[in-house]
Amino acid sequence: MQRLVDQTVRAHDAALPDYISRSWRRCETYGLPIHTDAYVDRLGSHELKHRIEQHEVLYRLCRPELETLRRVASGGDGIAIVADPSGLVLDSVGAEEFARRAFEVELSPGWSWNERLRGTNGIGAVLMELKSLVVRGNEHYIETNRFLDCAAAPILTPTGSVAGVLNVSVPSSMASAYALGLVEVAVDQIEHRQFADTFTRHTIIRVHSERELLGTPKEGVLVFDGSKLVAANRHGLAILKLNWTALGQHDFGDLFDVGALDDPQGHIGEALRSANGLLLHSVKPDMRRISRSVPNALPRLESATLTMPIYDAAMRADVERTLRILDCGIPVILSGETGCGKEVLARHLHALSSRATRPFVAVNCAGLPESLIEAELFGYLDGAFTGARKGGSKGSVREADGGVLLLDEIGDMPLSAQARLLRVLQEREVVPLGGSKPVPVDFLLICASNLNLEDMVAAKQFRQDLYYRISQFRMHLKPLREHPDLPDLILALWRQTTSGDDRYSLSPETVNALAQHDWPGNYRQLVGVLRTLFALAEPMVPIAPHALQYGTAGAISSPDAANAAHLDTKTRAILQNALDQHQGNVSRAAKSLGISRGTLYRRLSQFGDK
Ligand SMILES: Nc1ncnc2c1ncn2[C@@H]1O[C@H](COP(=O)(O)OP(=O)(O)OP(=O)(O)O)[C@@H](O)[C@H]1O
Repeated sequence: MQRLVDQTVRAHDAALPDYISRSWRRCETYGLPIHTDAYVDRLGSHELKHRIEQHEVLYRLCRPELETLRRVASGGDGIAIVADPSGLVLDSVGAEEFARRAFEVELSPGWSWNERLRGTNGIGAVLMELKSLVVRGNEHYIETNRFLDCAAAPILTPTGSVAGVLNVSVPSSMASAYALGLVEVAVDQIEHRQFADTFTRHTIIRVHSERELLGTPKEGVLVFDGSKLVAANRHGLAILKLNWTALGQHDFGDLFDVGALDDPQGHIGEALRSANGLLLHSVKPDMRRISRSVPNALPRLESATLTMPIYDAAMRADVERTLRILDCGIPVILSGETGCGKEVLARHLHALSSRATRPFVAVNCAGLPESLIEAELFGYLDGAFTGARKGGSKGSVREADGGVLLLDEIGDMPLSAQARLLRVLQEREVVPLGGSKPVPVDFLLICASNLNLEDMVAAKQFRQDLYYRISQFRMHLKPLREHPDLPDLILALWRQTTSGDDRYSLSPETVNALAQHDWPGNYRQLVGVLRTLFALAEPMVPIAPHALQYGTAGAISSPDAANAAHLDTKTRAILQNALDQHQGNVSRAAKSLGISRGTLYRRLSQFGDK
């Protein structure tokens, strides 16, 4: 066998890429049989599920890309696979006929494609070489795998470790010249999307030497904790001529010429000069603030204040599907009762979309007087109507240009504005009130509604043509009472409320009691109640059901009373009331509430009362 390997390698040597020769030599040392697979066991479904959970982010981020790859890889006759850092296949999608053959060679979830077990193959070789590569038919070490051509690339985390491998396999008779390029583009997308998920509390700077490439997966992404560079994507490092060892080593001031921020045209915050002299375009933080008032300390991103939504697996799959559709430019409509998270989801979709760095503009169509809604949406010229702002207004549609526009409560949009909106969607341009010159616009549209738009169309309260235009894809958000596992969701929301501080906990009885409610105000109401419970919580004392009496009972029965701000006010009123009843005696007030003095002080200072 030894001789056979040597011969085969030698026969190919001239044409063989180095990484294939290296892999064959390694296989030789592993002592793998060349004619047939070594014995490889498949992971049981339970273990596989566990493994997928372990790599949940990778799995989730790869899903949309797998779908796209399946469609494009060799006209659909191929299989796209994602494997974890050990080479275990977590997920695959493929053309049926080919998938059957691929399944026979075990290219499906639960099987490992580690080189030690499978010989030279795309996934295994990527894990050894840590670069994107192609393994063609005969370059596979084991004969049974030689009907495949594989193009694969490593997926790196924002700190440079391997999150997994993306691989496309096609029959080796088919031209696969583009496959590697496609895989690399998909990996760019996946790596780019990781940043939206992971770094909500850091400052992210996005740079590129070409302004047009900002906001695309080709942009350089640099993540700073304070002023320290702590994470990046490969493009970000390449632009600054750094490698992964730079993380944790460099300060913002080492990397950028802070003194050169004031560019003559006044584009402060858009132009950055790297320490190696490159002029870069950048998006996001207010560089003026970094350079002038807080040298070496970067402001936090706005998104730090956003709620990181909590979704179960089924919901996440829906979110991914919706994201794919939206990213293709198709309008999506989010429906669901009040408080079930339509706006939160819209913001999340924006953060995950290819337009994450462009504007997100939300307009509440129910919150505006009918007479103003057109002006608000489509903008107006100076003096367009009495009371118009001097200098005119751009309007929300133009503000959302390049990004995402959310039209909340679209069912409340007056018919005249509906007609105008339809024209904007058809023509992709907007004419401001009082003007005649159309302005081109490009935005992704999300509509949200808790009304039944079909009924409104039937009652002629909503234009049918607009309805068809915006309702090509609908995602329905279930009310909390239909949530399949409310106790789990309550615990997850609790962890979010306490920022994971496990000194504060809900007793199992309290979780049960909360899970019994039907939550007409949905997430908004539940989040509000949890905040109140946290406000009154004692460290190391699990919250008992009787705590639900403190104002939360009212909140539970009345969705209107349940928004967070209202509950904060309510908590404060409870505390104040107790103090008043005990003539300002903190110890007695605390005792009457069943909390310690320290906790009462802490909560009062939280509300700025002490
Ligand atoms: N998936 C989620 N995870 C955690 N919290 C959430 C989630 N969805 C919503 N929330 C909480 O519920 C609140 C209300 O959500 P949101 O404003 O998106 O609801 P909505 O469906 O748009 O309501 P409305 O129809 O009344 O405008 C949010 O501010 C947030 O605190």
